[in-house]
Amino acid sequence: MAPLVPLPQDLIPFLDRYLPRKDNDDFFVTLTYAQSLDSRISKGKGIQTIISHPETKTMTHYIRSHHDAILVGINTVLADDPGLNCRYCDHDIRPIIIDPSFKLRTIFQRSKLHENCVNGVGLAPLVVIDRHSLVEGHGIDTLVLDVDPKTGKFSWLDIFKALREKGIRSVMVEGGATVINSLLRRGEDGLFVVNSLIVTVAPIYLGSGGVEVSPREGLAVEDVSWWRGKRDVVCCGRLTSEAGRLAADEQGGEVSC
Ligand SMILES: NC(=O)c1ccc[n+]([C@@H]2O[C@H](COP(=O)([O-])OP(=O)(O)OC[C@H]3O[C@@H](n4cnc5c(N)ncnc54)[C@H](O)[C@@H]3O)[C@@H](O)[C@H]2O)c1
Ligand SMILES: Nc1nc(=O)c(N)c(NC[C@H](O)[C@H](O)[C@H](O)COP(=O)(O)O)[nH]1
Repeated sequence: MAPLVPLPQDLIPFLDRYLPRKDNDDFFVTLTYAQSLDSRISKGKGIQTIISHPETKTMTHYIRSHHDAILVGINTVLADDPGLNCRYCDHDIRPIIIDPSFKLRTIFQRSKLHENCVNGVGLAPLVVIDRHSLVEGHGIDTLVLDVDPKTGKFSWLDIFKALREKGIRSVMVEGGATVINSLLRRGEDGLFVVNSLIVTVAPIYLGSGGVEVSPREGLAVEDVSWWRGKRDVVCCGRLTSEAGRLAADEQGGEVSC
C-alpha cells in the first residue's frame, strides 16, 4: 500500500470548489481517475497500474474524505484488490461495487475490502447486484436492482436514486473504464449525472494495449481549472451544459478546455 504524503498547500483550495459542500442535501457525483498521456488507466485488462505520483494518490484520499461513498465496477476490485477506505483522515466512506452477476461473493473473504472491515478501518461494501443473482447466506450487503434486459446494464439514475434512499448524499466514482466511459455520456433525459470531474494526468504512455478512457461521443468540459504538481497535472471541470455542447459543435466537434 503506497504511503500517503503531505499535500501541497495550494492543492486543497484548488480542489474544494469541485467537491460536494458539507451541507449538501442534494445528490453529488464526482468522477475521478488517473490517466496516462494516451488516455489509458491501466496497462491492460485485469492489470493494476500505478499511474499517480504519491502526491496525487494522496489527493484521492483527500477527495474520499469529502464523500459518503466510493463507487467502482467489479473488474476494478478483481484487478486491483482496492481498500476503498479513507486513509487521509478519520472518515467513514462506504464502498459501492457495481457487480450485476455478484462475482464479489467468490473472492470477498480474501479481499482487502474484507480485511479492512475485520480490522475496523473500512466500512462493509454495498454490492449492486441484479435480481437474478440474488442468493442467500453470503453475509455481504446487497442492493438489488434490475438490469436492462437488452443491455445487461443498470441505469445510473436507478443506482443513484437507490443510494440516495439509503441516506448517501455524495459519491466519488473511481472507475474503471467501463464505469467512467458510461458516465461520460448523457442519460436518456439528455443530462449528465456527474457533477464534477477530477482527472490526474501523468507524463507516461501506456500503449495501445492499455485500458482506454474514451466516451462514445465527444464532449466539452467547462469551468475548467488545472493544477500542476511535482510530476502530474490535475484537471478539474464540470460536464458541458447545452451551451458548451453547441460551442464544441461549432469548433467542428473538437473538445476545447
Ligand atoms: N487509473 C485509475 O484511475 C483507475 C481507476 C479504477 C480502475 N482502474 C483500472 O481499470 C481496469 C478495470 O476497468 P474495466 O473497464 O475493465 O472495469 P470496471 O471496473 O469499470 O468494471 C466493469 C464491470 O462492472 C460492471 N458494471 C459497470 N457499470 C455497470 C452498469 N451500469 N450496469 C451493470 N454493470 C456494470 C460490469 O460487470 C462490468 O463488466 C483495471 O485494470 C483497473 O486497474 C484504473
Ligand atoms: N488515482 C489513481 N491513481 C492510480 O495510479 C491508480 N491505479 C488508481 N486506481 C484507482 C482504483 O480504484 C484503485 O483500485 C485504488 O486506487 C486502490 O487504492 P486503495 O487500495 O483503495 O487505496 N487511482
